[in-house]
Amino acid sequence: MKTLEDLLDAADALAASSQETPARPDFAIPDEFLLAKQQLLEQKETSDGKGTGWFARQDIPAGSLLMAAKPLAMVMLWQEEEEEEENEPDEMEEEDEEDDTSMMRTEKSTLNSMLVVELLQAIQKNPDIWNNSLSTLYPRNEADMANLPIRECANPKLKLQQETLLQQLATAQPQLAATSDTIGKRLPLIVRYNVLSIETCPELLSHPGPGGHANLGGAGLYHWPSFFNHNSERPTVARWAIGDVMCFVAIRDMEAGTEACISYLEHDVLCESAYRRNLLLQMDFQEDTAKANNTDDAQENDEENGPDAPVVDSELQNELMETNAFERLDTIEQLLLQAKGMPPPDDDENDDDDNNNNNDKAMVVSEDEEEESGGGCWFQCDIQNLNILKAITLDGLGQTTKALQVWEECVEFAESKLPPLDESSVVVRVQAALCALHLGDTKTAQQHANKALETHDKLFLGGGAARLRRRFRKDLELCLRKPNGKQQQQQSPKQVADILWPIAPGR
Ligand SMILES: C[S@@+](CC[C@H](N)C(=O)[O-])C[C@H]1O[C@@H](n2cnc3c(N)ncnc32)[C@H](O)[C@@H]1O
Repeated sequence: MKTLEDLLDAADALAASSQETPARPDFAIPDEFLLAKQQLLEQKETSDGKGTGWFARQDIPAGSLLMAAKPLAMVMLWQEEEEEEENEPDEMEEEDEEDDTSMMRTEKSTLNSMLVVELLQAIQKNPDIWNNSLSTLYPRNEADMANLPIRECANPKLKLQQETLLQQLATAQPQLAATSDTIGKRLPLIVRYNVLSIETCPELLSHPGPGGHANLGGAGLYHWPSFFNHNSERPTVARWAIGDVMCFVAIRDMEAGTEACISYLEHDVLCESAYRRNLLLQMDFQEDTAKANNTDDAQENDEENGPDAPVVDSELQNELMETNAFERLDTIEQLLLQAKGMPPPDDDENDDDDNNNNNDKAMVVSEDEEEESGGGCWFQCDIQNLNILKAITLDGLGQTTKALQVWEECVEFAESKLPPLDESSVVVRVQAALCALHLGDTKTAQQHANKALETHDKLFLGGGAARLRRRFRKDLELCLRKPNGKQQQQQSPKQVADILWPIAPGR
């Protein structure tokens, strides 16, 4: 592999190879990334009790590639789903009554337990994986382990597999015989506190539904990236993956000596209160609890009554996208009210509504979400995700002026509430540009297109318009917008792209 584009081609081929269950990606790191200067960070002990972390060796400009890495082990989401189907997770959860005072906990994450199995198999083949990589990760010693409950696998089949592999390890690798007990205790904790989700970057992010690279998703354990600490107030590093290759890029200028931190939480929940972030952050440390307790009473009530996690997930998005566009728009408006903690429209008004719009809404948010959401405000990213669906729907219905307004609201959220250089701002800018162009407002279209390209270039390591067009190929091909009065005939995706993101001759 030479370039990021080669990596995208490999991801496309793998995602298309099997709709549901593609093989685990095992891509080479492109030469382009290896050639990039990657000696920008050094490992040091932090001064604020976070343990070891990565620090800038020199001044680093935003948009620099800091690290490109492959995992020591990866498990795909479809593998986890298969495992859970076979092992009836409901029964497992019933068994899982924990005593808070005990130093033993069950590991509920099937994915984490599967990763432990994968890693034990890898160590069995090559003990250096333990000696040189895994054993260097947190928790490293008795002091680190002292306050962490031992994690015992909740899935009986995986637990047996782990025990068998540990016994075999003692005989297959005699030099590890003395440490196999330690490995048995530490490895589940190493996985728990260092695991990273892996999602291939987001063509069609703004258009949920089948297609895209969702089936390449999973989680993995990486060696050097495991030393990034968490910062939710001001992360300096963002990460993205294509297949199993993960890249870490500076999203702010960093002065020499400053710590390079990622966020362990999705960027779109970082604008929430510390109370809410703590609910999501299931780690051995908490966000600044002083700040978490510093919310006013009204906000606290609202949040306590509200959901513990974002409600608008990909399942709900897909379900909404399957409904008729007019009904969908109506449902989205109702969900937006609910998300903002406002009362739903008067039921009487809808009592004799033959269109069953309310029934559709009930179908979409009835069961789990309704229960989860209580009555308080949802997460701000729920409103963003509903707005994205609203913009797509308005766009598809030919209400392009309104659609542009909503896309621009989405841009405002992405650029004022999320850390800088967020990929979602590129996605919504691209749609705003396409919408404005369709309306004949070339100036606005070009402004959005230029801003999208500027952010894209920094986050995805250059490549200019050609790279943006490659990554957004499917979004551009969708041709959502029908010809309007101002256009004699539909412009092809290439014609549109040539206007907004022209490629210099010879590239
Ligand atoms: C992925 S490791 C990061 C590297 C780790 N500091 C080390 O020494 O290897 C995650 C662990 O680092 C510590 N950590 C990371 N971010 C932290 C933060 N913001 N506050 C306190 N501890 C943090 C926690 O112990 C966490 O489980």
